[in-house]
Amino acid sequence: STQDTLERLHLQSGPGTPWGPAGGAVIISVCPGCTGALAKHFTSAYPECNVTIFDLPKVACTARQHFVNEADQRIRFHEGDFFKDPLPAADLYMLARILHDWTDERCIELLSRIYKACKPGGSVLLVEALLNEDGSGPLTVQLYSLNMLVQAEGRERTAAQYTTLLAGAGFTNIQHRLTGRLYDVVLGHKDEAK
Ligand SMILES: C[S@@+](CC[C@H](N)C(=O)[O-])C[C@H]1O[C@@H](n2cnc3c(N)ncnc32)[C@H](O)[C@@H]1O
Repeated sequence: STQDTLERLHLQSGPGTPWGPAGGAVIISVCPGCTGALAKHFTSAYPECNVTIFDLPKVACTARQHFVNEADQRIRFHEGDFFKDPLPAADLYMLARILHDWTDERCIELLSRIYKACKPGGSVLLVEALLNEDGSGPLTVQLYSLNMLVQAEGRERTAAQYTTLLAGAGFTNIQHRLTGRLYDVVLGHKDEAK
């Protein structure tokens, strides 16, 4: 699961590594957040973080009612369409299983909007199932890709393909990490000066 992936990253991250928030008042925008499970994980793993869940109004409303405890003051909701509405400013944007729904053109459009909203020195973290560079597997990811083709307009991609999308939106210093689980991660940075 995505949570599983994040737990592994958390264990592997430490001071000076780019995989977890470094400290201070970090605002993470989980974009979109669906049930809010990811947001809950982040607020418990990183006590210094505030998390904004961005999703379509209907989804955000359901998550607010059923999945996120109102008492958690560090989780906020922001309703909107990520292709049309203003995105909240944040230090880190987490897109878990989002880009695989969309074509390359739509991905660059969304990532460019995130790049614009991202604070200088901030990052975007993609959580996706990565294909081998030669497309030869893993079999599960190939089957997911077929599913994306049938159900949405996207596909699963290789780390190099995600790197191209992130670079096309302006992100630099792009790194990926295989977690050994189903979901892997790709991280892109926005320069301090921009
Ligand atoms: C595959 S789910 C992933 C959700 C979550 N990140 C996860 O890993 O469980 C895709 C999410 O994208 C949201 N979504 C789709 N189109 C959107 C749009 N135009 N603006 C905002 N959210 C959108 C859906 O409501 C849904 O929550």
